[in-house]
Amino acid sequence: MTQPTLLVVEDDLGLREALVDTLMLGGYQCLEAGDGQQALMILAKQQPDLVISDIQMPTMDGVTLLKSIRAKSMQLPVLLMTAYGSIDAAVEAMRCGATDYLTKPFAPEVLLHQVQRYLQPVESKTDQPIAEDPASVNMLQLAARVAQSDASVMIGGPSGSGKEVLARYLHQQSARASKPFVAINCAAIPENMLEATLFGYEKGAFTGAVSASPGKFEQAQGGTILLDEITEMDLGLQSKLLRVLQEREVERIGGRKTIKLDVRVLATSNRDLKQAVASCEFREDLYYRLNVFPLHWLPLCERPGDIVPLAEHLISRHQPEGRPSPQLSAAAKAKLNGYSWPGNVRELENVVQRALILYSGGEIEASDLFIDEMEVVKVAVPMPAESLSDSLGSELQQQEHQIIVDALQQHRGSRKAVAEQLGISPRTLRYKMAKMRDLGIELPA
Ligand SMILES: Nc1ncnc2c1ncn2[C@@H]1O[C@H](COP(=O)(O)OP(=O)(O)OP(=O)(O)O)[C@@H](O)[C@H]1O
Repeated sequence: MTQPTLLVVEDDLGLREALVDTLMLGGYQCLEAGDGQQALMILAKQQPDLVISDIQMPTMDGVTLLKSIRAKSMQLPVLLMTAYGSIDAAVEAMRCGATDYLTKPFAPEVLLHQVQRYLQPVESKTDQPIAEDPASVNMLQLAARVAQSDASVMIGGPSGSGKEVLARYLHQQSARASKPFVAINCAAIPENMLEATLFGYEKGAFTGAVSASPGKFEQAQGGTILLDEITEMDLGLQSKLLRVLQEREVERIGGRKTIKLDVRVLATSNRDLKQAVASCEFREDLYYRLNVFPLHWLPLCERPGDIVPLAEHLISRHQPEGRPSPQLSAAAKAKLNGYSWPGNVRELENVVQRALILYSGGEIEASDLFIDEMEVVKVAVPMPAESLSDSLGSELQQQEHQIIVDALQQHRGSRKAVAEQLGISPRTLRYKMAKMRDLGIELPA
């Protein structure tokens, strides 16, 4: 099977090389361009599976490139990289038809995670969720049976526990496996663009809608849509979503035609949904419609039988092709089993990736597993060593992380009080906290 190919468009050579190295280690092939014009020349001859482009570049910027791509193809996924704090640029990018965006600076794991949403690397295409603990085995057996039906499934579990992996598994095990699987992260899309992204829009429906665009529901026709972090959707949009699910048809914004839908709906949330319903943040009727079949991952520490098998699986996934996968020494296994994994499987994956860089000889030793050290740096809020962006941006981000951690400690974890103190919406706070967890930063409960 050939590896998926990405076109990386970035004028900063150092950053471009770092992006390409990360993506190649992640199992992708890369083409490279220094600006939009070079990218269009490459696109005239070759057909990558995804484009990832900076916005600010000389000669031709990322938004102009995006518009040229969209004029020819609605299907090619385009991820744009926006400067830290530049919400306007992110909104503009989504309006012009970007599939998603990444805010700089970001850590390599965040880049790979984002790309994987739209393009599975070859080695994980046939990935089955690893489940060896009795609790996980039972849950996966149930999932395999639920996959055969068309029921909506609500997947719960803490951040990084494997909800998206389970959603892909449900799709792969279903009769829809050969049709599209479209994932959308409701927390990552700016609030005012989520409706247009989900339902699509006609040309001229709002300022900036330069051409018509199908929504994610239409793109998932015949297949499955995953509404990730569904509880982050505002109440107004929740009622529109409910109507689409009930009537099984969608109308693009500014359009008059209804489009019949044949799409299976999966949703995830790492919040307690019943509590979200009780506090009127989530519509009860939508809850029942989506929760036809609930499936739930336990936190990793409550399914200890999964820890070592997952570590072994992640070792072989991340070991560069052609090199034999190292074994875990007995002491290394004991160290993995003795840790509480607040960041769940994603944290384990970070530890494994670091160990693969550090180990020498045929085995991964306990000393190659940077678990305790990570715990120590978590308190001081680290600047990610792998940060791909300039140091000023990283410094600002680090300060923001520290302010959030301090405020959470001061308010004993009350999200509401922290959001009020910092003058941001609870939704924005949750999004920032999720990003911090992705970077391995432990947050006060
Ligand atoms: N059971 C599993 N088998 C194999 N890989 C797994 C499993 N669970 C998680 N992973 C890996 O761990 C990482 C995190 O998983 P995933 O993105 O599915 O978590 P999530 O619960 O959706 O996270 P979030 O709440 O932050 O969106 C991914 O790289 C995924 O491939």
